[in-house]
Amino acid sequence: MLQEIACPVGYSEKMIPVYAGSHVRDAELQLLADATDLGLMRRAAAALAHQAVLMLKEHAGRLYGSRVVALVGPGNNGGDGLFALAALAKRGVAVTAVLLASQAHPEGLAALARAGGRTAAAKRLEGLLEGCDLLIDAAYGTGLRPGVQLPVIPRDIPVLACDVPSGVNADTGAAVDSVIPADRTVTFGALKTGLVVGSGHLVSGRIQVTDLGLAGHLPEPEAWVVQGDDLSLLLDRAQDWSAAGKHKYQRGVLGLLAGSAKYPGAAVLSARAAVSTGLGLLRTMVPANVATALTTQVPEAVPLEGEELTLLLARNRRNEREGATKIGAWAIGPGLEDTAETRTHLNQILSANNPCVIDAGALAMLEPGEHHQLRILTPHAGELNALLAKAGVRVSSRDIAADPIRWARWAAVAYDCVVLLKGSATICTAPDGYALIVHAATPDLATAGSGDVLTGILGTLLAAANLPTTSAAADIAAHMHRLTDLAAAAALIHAHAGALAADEGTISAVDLLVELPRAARDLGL
Ligand SMILES: NC(=O)C1=CN([C@@H]2O[C@H](COP(=O)(O)OP(=O)(O)OC[C@H]3O[C@@H](n4cnc5c(N)ncnc54)[C@H](O)[C@@H]3O)[C@@H](O)[C@H]2O)[C@@H](O)CC1
Ligand SMILES: Nc1ncnc2c1ncn2[C@@H]1O[C@H](COP(=O)(O)OP(=O)(O)O)[C@@H](O)[C@H]1O
Repeated sequence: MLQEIACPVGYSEKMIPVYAGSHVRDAELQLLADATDLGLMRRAAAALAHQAVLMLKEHAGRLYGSRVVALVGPGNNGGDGLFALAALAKRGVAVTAVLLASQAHPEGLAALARAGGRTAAAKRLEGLLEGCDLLIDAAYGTGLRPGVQLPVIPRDIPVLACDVPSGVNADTGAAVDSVIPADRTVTFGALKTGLVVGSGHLVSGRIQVTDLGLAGHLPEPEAWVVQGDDLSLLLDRAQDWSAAGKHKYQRGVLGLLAGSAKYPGAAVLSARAAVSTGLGLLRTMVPANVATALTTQVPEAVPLEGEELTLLLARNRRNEREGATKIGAWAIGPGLEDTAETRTHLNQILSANNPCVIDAGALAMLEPGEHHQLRILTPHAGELNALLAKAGVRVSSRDIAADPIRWARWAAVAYDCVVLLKGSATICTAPDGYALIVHAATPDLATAGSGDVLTGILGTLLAAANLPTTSAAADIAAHMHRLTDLAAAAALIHAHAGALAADEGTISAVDLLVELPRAARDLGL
C-alpha cells in the first residue's frame, strides 16, 4: 500500500529525497542530544534550532562563538524560541532572548537559564543586534491578535521565523506594516495558508515544514500549493492528455475574441501563446487593424468572420460532428474594448455552451449569476475588485490582498465559475472552495502582456481538454474541479516560462512566448 507522506515545501509529492537511515539517526541524535521530553514544543524547537544551525553555517561560516538574538513573545511561539536558544547555547552559540512582554514561557526560560543563555529587556534590542549573526523571530505565531507593533530589524541580519513571521495572519496572509520579513520560516505541523498567499507569502522566505504528527487531527486542507512536477497530475485529472494519434481538430480548436484599436498587441500575444502551447487550430475574431498584425505574426491562426461565428455556434449547439470544425473552447477578452460589435460577439459566445476563458476587457462586460457555460475568469486584484462590486460585494484592493483566497471564492460563487486570481501567488478556486495555489518563480512576470500570454496558454489547455458542451447546471458543477486543475496547469506553465526567461535577464511578454515550448516540454506537457 502506498503510504501518504507529507512533503516539506520545495519538494513535489513525486520527488521526496531519501537518506541513509543511519545518517538521519546520527543527525537526530546530535540535534536532540539535550531533549528529554518528546512534547510537541520540544520537537518544534529542535527543528527551529536545526535551521538556525544551517543558517549560521551559511551566513556566519561558524557555529561556535556566533551570536544569536531571539525576539521572544509571551506565548508558546516564544516558548519555541526559548527552547531553540537553549539548544543553540549548548552548541557553543552566544544566545540572548529579548523578552517583548512582561511574561514568557516559564519552562522555556528555565531551559535557557540551564543552558547558560541570557535574557534582556526589549529596550536593549538595538544594541544587541550589533554584531548579531542571526535573529530568531519567536515573537508571535498563530496566536497573533490584531494591533501588534514590532521592532525594526536591520535588513543585513538574517532572520529565521518561528512558525510564522511575526505580524502575519497565519490564516489569510495579511500582514501588519511592521511585519518582520524572514529569510527562512520553520513552520510546525502543517504548511499554513498565511505563508503561501498574500503578504505572508512575500515575507516568509524559504519555508520548512516540520511534521509534528498532526495527521488525523487536521481538517480538510484549505488549498494545495502545486509545483512544476504536478503538471501531469493536474492534466491527467482534467482529461486523457495523450496527444498521440490525434488529428489537429482533436488536439483542440480554440476561438479567440481579442484585441482592439487601442490594444492590438494583446490579441497577438494571446494568439501566439495559444499556438506555442500546442494547440491544434486557432480561430481568431479580431478587429480589422489587428487582423493584419495577426496574419504576419501568427500565420497559423485562421480568421473567423461574424457570420461564420453564428454558424459555428449553431453547429455546436446541435452537437454536429461532421462538416466544418467546431470550436472546442473560447478565450475572450485580452485587449478587448466595449463596442457594439464586440458586445454582439461576446454575447453570442457567452450564450453558447463552449467552455470559456474570460479575461481583461471581457470581465468588465460580464454579469454575475448562473449561466450555462463552463467558465474560468482570470482577473488580477483590480479586476476582481470590480467583479465583486458588480455582484454587490464592496471590498477594497487592500481587503483582497489581505485575504485573496476568500475573495476569489466569493467571485467564483457570485459568477458561478472558476476564478484564477493573478498575482505573485496565483489562486485558482472553484465555487465549492476547492483551491490551488501556484507561485511565480520570479516577480518579473508582472509585466505588460504577461496576462495575455496566460490567457492563450489556458485557452489551449481548455480546448484540448475536450470538455463537454452540454450545459446542464449539474454538469457545470461536476466539471469545476477539472477547470480549476486546468487553470493551475496554465499558471504552472506560465510561471515556468517566466523562470526560464528570467535566466536570460529581464522579462518581456514576448520572452515568455519564446520560452513557452521549452517550458511545456520541461513540465511534461
Ligand atoms: N499548540 C501547540 O501544540 C504547539 C504550538 N507551537 C507554537 O505555539 C504558537 C502558538 O502559541 P500561542 O497560542 O501561545 O500564540 P503565540 O505565541 O503566537 O501568541 C500568543 C501570545 O501573544 C500575545 N499577543 C497576541 N497578539 C498580540 C498583540 N497584538 N499585542 C500584544 N500581545 C499579543 C497573546 O496575549 C499571547 O500571550 C505557534 O505559532 C507555534 O510557534 C509549537 O510549539 C508546536 C506545538
Ligand atoms: N508580483 C508578482 N510576481 C510574480 N508574478 C506576478 C506578480 N504580479 C503579477 N504577476 C503575474 O503576472 C501576470 C500579469 O497579468 P495581468 O495583470 O493580466 O497583465 P496584462 O494585463 O498586462 O497582461 C499574471 O500571470 C500574474 O499572476
